[in-house]
Amino acid sequence: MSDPEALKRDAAAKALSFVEDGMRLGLGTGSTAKHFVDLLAERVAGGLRVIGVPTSEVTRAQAERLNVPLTTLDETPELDLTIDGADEIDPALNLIKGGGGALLREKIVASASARMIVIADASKQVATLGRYPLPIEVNLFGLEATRRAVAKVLDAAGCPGPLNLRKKADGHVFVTDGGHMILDAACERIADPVALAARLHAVPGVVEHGLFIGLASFAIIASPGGAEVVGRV
Ligand SMILES: O=C[C@H](O)[C@H](O)[C@H](O)COP(=O)(O)O
Repeated sequence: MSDPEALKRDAAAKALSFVEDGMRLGLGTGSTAKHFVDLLAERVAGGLRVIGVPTSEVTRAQAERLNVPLTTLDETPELDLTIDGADEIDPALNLIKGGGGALLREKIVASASARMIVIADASKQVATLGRYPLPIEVNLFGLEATRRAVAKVLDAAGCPGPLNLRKKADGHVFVTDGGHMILDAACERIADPVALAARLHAVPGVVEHGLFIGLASFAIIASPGGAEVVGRV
């Protein structure tokens, strides 16, 4: 059995080979992206000049601790490359993201980047998205009305549910960096991610959802045989 952390680090290490001096980077969130920021910091300590926009307060704290220079999308609205993890990756490189609750900032940062590399171990590859619960970020105002509207959209898309308000291990409601809540939708199989993405966006109160359609340029998938590029570099 391979160590999952070693696989994530392999994917992160390969992604580092696509980082060039002077690049403006989007820094992802999660356990795989954390390896990337660790490795990036080593290169920065060795003289690599980059500047990064973190996709969460957790990543910001890590990058600050490791002396990776940071900026914001207000100061630096166009980025060269974002490197981030994913919860699921389908053959078209559509993704489910947001398992760590950072989907809103992750999507804004990825959308501001010329390219996005997804880093993951092979367990994240699926034939069809939906086995991983789809995170849907919602405004606190009108939460129950929004939840019902979202449930109708999911029902029409063939998602059996349940649709759960995300809670932390201590039982308190999970609050995102943006101050919103997350509904996790059990879909099992998302037959048409593009259509579902559009319908979720049309619900007032939905701030963002974890379907990342057409944002990933390519993926680096690590398995015990090594880290391989999937898609066109
Ligand atoms: O909100 C969190 C992010 O979308 C993560 O990138 C995603 O959940 C994957 O995280 P991990 O690398 O820990 O599996």
